[in-house]
Amino acid sequence: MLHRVIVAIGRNGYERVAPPLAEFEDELVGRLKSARAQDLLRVVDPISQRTLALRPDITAQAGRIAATRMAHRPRPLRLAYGGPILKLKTTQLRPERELIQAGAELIGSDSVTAAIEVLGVAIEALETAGVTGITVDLTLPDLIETLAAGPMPLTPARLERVRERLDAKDVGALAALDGQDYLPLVAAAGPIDRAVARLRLLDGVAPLAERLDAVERIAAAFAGRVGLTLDPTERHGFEYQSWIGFSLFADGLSGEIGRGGSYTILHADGREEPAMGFSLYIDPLVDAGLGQEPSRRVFVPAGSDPAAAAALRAEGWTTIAALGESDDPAAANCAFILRGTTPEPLQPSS
Ligand SMILES: N[C@@H](Cc1c[nH]c[nH+]1)C(=O)O
Repeated sequence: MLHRVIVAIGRNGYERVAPPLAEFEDELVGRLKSARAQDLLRVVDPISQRTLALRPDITAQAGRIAATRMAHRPRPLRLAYGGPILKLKTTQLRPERELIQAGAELIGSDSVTAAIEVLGVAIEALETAGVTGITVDLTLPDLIETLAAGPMPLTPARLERVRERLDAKDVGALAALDGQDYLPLVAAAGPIDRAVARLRLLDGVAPLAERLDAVERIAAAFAGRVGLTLDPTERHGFEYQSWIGFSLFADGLSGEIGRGGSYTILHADGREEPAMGFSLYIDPLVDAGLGQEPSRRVFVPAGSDPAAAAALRAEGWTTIAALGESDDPAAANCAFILRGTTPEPLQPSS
């Protein structure tokens, strides 16, 4: 499944990188603007005495590679990745601490066109994996900060409290906090056309109007192919994403199956570089039994011609050789048996 997803991403021109599972902590954190210090699984490396951390996310590692080893490469730079990550805290829906993440990062742009490319690749990779009934929930992760610094002013202390109440979708407390201006943003959340129409009623809020134009372009690119919603204040899980964020869901799969958005990579010389990307969470897809291909396992009885088995492997079969007369094809989970040079279907024993 991971392989299939990575191949689908790669076909869109994303080059695979394979950063290590553990990195020195100082190299793993601080790469992405606005990323908060995370709870990381850490160990002390007995050789260097430096702290190693296990990655909770591969995006920051892709950012490091883009800013160091690939700093000289022309932009846009397209990177793909896949592998395990380790979370310190789990959720009820996903109690496992080790998860498999696969994704893509488009480095050098965070434009609307970049957002459409990245979302398109994510959707295509999910479709290739057999996922149907996909829904994309769009969000505007830095909208509140942007409005608070401009047309809907809030002091830093009040901003903090308004943020908390917005995260809790606590409408009563928001009103009590003098955060009434922000109430329509909460109320607008829902199917994309309706949400945009409601938000358009907030006149004269320039940064909002600009983002709604962008949201409409993104929605138009995927209308009819996936379900689309907008929740302009949703921020859960969007730590470092900037103007746009998205979560991916699908029929029959529990919880979020992917997430992404725009963000900023910090270079060592202080330069900032825009980027856009997504990560898919592979475990729910595997749990749902998606992407299973018809079995091409063939049992090779003792004494068969090794060249016949080799020819089948060259055609994409998996061969399981009997070590002796007593080996059982069913125990080897084979649906076929080699007779002469051809695989013949085995009747499942009833
Ligand atoms: N890595 C992020 C999603 C993302 C990829 N690129 C940008 N954002 C996550 O898993 O939450």
